[in-house]
Amino acid sequence: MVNILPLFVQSASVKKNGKCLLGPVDLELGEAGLTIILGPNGAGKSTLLRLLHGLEKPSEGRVRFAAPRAEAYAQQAFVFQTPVMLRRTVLGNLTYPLTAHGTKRAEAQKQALTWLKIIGLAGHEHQRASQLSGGERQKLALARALIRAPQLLFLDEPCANLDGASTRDIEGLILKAREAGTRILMATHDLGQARRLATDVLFLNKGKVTEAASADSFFSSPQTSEAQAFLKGDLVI
Ligand SMILES: Nc1ncnc2c1ncn2[C@@H]1O[C@H](COP(=O)(O)OP(=O)(O)OP(=O)(O)O)[C@@H](O)[C@H]1O
Repeated sequence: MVNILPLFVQSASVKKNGKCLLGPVDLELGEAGLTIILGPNGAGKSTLLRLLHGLEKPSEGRVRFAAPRAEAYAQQAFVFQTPVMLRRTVLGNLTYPLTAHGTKRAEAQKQALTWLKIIGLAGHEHQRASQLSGGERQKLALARALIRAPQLLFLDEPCANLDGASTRDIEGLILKAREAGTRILMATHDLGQARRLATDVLFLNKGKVTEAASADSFFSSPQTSEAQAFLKGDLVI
């Protein structure tokens, strides 16, 4: 399997209707770690994740992986704040990414059943995924993203609207994936969660990466007045 990382972002921006939503951004993402993207509402966190995953085209600049495009996108996954369920059973949602990439049905089902146990949904395999609760859907969406062991995983506020127990379960899955070597980029509003999970932080404000630092140095000594205000819970202007 080819390495798709590092990922290089060179002077990339996203513009819509003449308005710059993001950038220009310069970034290099190495092979290991869990980068948390922080910033106030509208700072461009989701736009950055979408740009890196190819859901937005750069208006200027470029996003380049260490592998050809098709290979790079086959080795990554994205989990949205509101999980998108396929109109299938719970089991069908989990087997789909495997069978779509050539895994035999019996093997796909075996792996899917293992994941259902991990996420506490054993026994729900024949239920429609649309009937699951919000927390159960999010766990299923994360398992569906992880089942092919992606090299790179994007998470856009995966615990928004979830209770403490579901958040803890999701964080557990994220940490396991990180330990297994998946490179993770995650946007969150939850500072406690950021402190629990991050190896490093990107702080965005008004579409710009204002700080990029290790988690320790970001949380102990943020360099910009905007990041200092954000961490204190003050309004960032
Ligand atoms: N399709 C679009 N067309 C025009 N403007 C957009 C579009 N999508 C996002 N925006 C704008 O781009 C800016 C960045 O949005 P984005 O969703 O990336 O921010 P965010 O940091 O993820 O915000 P939040 O914390 O509220 O989720 C915002 O001002 C938003 O209104």
